[in-house]
Amino acid sequence: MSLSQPRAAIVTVSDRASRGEYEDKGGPGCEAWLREVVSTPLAITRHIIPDGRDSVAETLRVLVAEEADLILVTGGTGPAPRDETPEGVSAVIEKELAGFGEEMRRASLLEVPTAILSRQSAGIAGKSLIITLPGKPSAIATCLNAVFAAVPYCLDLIGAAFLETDPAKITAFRPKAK
Ligand SMILES: Nc1ncnc2c1ncn2[C@@H]1O[C@H](COP(=O)(O)OP(=O)(O)OP(=O)(O)O)[C@@H](O)[C@H]1O
Ligand SMILES: Nc1nc2c(c(=O)[nH]1)N[C@H]1C(S)=C(S)[C@@H](COP(=O)(O)O)O[C@H]1N2
Repeated sequence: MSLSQPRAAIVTVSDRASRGEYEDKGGPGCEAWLREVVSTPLAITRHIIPDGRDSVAETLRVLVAEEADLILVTGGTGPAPRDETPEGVSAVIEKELAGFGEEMRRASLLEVPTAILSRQSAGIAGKSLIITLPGKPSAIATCLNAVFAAVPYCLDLIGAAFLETDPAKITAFRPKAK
């Protein structure tokens, strides 16, 4: 377990938000969600980058080298030509955690049939857990609510920071007491 302050990085992947053509609502949405649910003091950095495999992979490599414990990536998970977030993530992770994507899509399909179009997933790179989310700001809470109970224990298992959550929002599940 890392003893330094837990660190999260939020990466918005959007051609238009990165060019300033619209205000990024996904990054602030992720940050607000984490601040509401995670009770351990968390240092959070935010990044806005254009779509593309290389853009995503290069950003993630830097964040993983800096040992960000949790990396949330929003946008670019769909089927359109510029949607290459999963390809960028695949270039960086050592292990995929496919259950994250399955559960986030299951929860999202209760809201919109087009949730099936998202290739969101999660994976491990070094001591970082990377979770990808759709770009629609409204999808963030749906997806994080669906999977976050397993995130603190996943961070324990990879030697990242110890995180606690506000049980009024989400109860972190740890099968073994630490
Ligand atoms: N970071 C964001 N902030 C605000 N709204 C967003 C964001 N990302 C996506 N959206 C909204 O959700 C819609 C669908 O997202 P999607 O990721 O498919 O966008 P896109 O058409 O690929 O464009 P771009 O990559 O330029 O954001 C967008 O058209 C926009 O209205
Ligand atoms: N919860 C939720 N999931 C969702 C959506 C949504 O509006 N809400 N939009 C879907 C759509 S329309 C697309 S194309 C995919 C991929 O979005 P992205 O390319 O912005 O990542 O996410 C899907 N998942």
